[in-house]
Amino acid sequence: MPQLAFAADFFDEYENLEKTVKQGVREAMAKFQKLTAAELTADKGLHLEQLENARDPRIRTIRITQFWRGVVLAPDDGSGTYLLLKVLQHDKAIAWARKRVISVNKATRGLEVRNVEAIEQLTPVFQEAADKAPALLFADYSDTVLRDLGIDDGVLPAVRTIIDKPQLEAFATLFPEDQFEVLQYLAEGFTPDEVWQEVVAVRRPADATADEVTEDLATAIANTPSRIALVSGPDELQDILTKPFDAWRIFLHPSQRRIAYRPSYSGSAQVSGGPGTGKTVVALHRVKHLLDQSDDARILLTTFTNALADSLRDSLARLLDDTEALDRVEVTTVNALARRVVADHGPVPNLVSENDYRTRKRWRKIAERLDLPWNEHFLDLEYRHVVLAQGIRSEEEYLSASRAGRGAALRTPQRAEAWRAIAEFERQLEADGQCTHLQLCIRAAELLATEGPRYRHIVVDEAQDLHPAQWRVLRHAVAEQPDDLFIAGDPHQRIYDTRVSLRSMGVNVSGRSSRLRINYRSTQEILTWSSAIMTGEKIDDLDEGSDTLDGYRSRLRGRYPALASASSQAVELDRLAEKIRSWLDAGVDPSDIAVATRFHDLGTRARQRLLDDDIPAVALKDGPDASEPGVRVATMHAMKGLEFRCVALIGVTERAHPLEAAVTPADLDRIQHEIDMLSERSLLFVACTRAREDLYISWHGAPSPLLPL
Ligand SMILES: Nc1ncnc2c1ncn2[C@@H]1O[C@H](COP(=O)(O)OP(=O)(O)OP(=O)(O)O)[C@@H](O)[C@H]1O
Repeated sequence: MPQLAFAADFFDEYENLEKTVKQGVREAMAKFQKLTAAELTADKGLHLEQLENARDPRIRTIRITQFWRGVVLAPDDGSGTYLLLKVLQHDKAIAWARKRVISVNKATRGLEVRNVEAIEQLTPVFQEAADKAPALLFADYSDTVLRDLGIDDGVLPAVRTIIDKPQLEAFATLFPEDQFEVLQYLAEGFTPDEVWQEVVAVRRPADATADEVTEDLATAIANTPSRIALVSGPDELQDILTKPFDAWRIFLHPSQRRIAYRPSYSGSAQVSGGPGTGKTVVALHRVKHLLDQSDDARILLTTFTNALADSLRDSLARLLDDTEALDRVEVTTVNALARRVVADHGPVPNLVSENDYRTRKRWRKIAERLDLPWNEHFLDLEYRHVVLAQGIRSEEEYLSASRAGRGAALRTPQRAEAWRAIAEFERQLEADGQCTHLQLCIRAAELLATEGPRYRHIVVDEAQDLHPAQWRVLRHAVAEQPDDLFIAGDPHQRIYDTRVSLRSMGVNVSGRSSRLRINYRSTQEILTWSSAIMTGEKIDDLDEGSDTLDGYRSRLRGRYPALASASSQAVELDRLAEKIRSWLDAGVDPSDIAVATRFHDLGTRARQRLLDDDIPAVALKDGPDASEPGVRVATMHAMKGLEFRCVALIGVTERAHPLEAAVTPADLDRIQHEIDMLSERSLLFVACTRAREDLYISWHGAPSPLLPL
């Protein structure tokens, strides 16, 4: 019986097909599972036919409905695997199929699709320009080097005409996939050795020899799990075609798969990467892998906010079919875990937030009453970044503590004064039956240190903003051993002012850190524009080095972000309503649109403005579930970790970004000033990179100087 496989490209479009076409696909695919090769060819309804003038003789079309056709690669080598490449309207399907050639990459041994006709047409045109160009993009690499990396003779002449990166981009959908990725890495300045590691080594089967390619179609398909899914039985077919399809469940990029499914790490491991590179996806697959390794290991999957924890829980349930395994995973925030640990030992005080206005007021009053030379901002930072970060409990400890990272030096008498404020702050909270989240974390870490670990593995997402007190909870919740902590985070998205060295928390990831570079979420246009917000900034990683966005890119193409300046806030909100209306008219679901603001009150006004126009809108902080209709309105901080097809950022003014109240004055503490300014940039960067297809940014008055205008 023939085998059936689907190309990832097919799934991109499948979700948007009409019901009848989907039904047609299901029926046609079922035949591939029931009939023999001879019966398939003879089947009248399927119409499996060879195309005239097709560049690849193995390409066939099949009838899906009267107007829709599937494009299938039929095996000609006896390997028996049919590959469904596309489903398109009749004429488009024929045109698409005629131009394509499918081949096996010599280096990666994966199956690749190229638009051979377009490559042949473009090459002579580009050649003319190349003859006059002062330099060519790949001139430094010999044919031998390129061939070793899998560039074949059908692609090489075109490669030799490429002058610059935009011209390379013109070949994005035409070149075979692995070869294009090799060229992108080279264009980014990676050495051939590095490209081999990043692109070839992660795909090439371990037993591939240096000999010529001899793979049959079925083997090449099996070598390409990042782009092709093999379907083993009718249940799997039914599952794939009837459930809402999540490509991330099936098609991992080789670099994602290598990290998530590494059999074991000898200690803690870390994955970093820019927004949308699939860190959360990798974390989820790692949980799946760890569950598969044992029948009883308990796992904690943790992230920053309750909303993100809810979404992780949903995604994990979609990834795992096995509810028993799911029961072994606890998905929660670190603060919620700390609360539970403390609650297991007695009553939990009322929790107050560190950056709450009431907490700031408390600090201000203490500073006034003790007649201290510092404001509430300074005291709050001293408390969080020195006292809580190091778990300091006494004046003696504080007087001798390191204040590295704090800009203004304090002599001993000043420290004694600061301690008076800190002791008073803690005394008042206790008297009021209150405690801050971080204080609770310190208490929980102490309890865990005595009672012992609760989990076999911990997987952490959005790790970049965790405070040392939260890291201590995690460190004590799992014993130090192989595969103890798996950490996903992006230092470019640090939007709170915490800095941490994992090593100093007893978490050592050296030699076990990996980076993801391909963005699966946003278009290249959105990425290029958003990344410019961070250009030139030095970003500390989660340990003691620095982090870069080198090689960070997307495969998706689309529109550049739209920027709009308004004469007043009322006009800005009118324009917002028009913009949202245009997205809705284009068929975007309201819940796939987000409006983000720096402040709650502008968000409230924006929501009201939309409601006035009969546009459904809900505040994200009210926790709407996924099925609740309405445009999501949120603060930029609350956008962390989320994504939407269309995102509007409004009120991006000089006064809101950077926000004076959020930035320590440089003369008070220069280091903290720079950290705060960077957090302000990161906040905009995070908000912009939530957009998948369309990003709209507006302001009235002067725009934010952080915008790359
Ligand atoms: N291999 C994949 N195939 C298809 N889609 C993917 C793949 N990996 C990630 N995605 C999709 O890309 C988007 C971003 O993934 P994810 O949220 O895991 O990225 P992230 O690195 O955690 O992002 P951020 O740091 O911005 O929160 C999601 O829609 C996810 O489903």
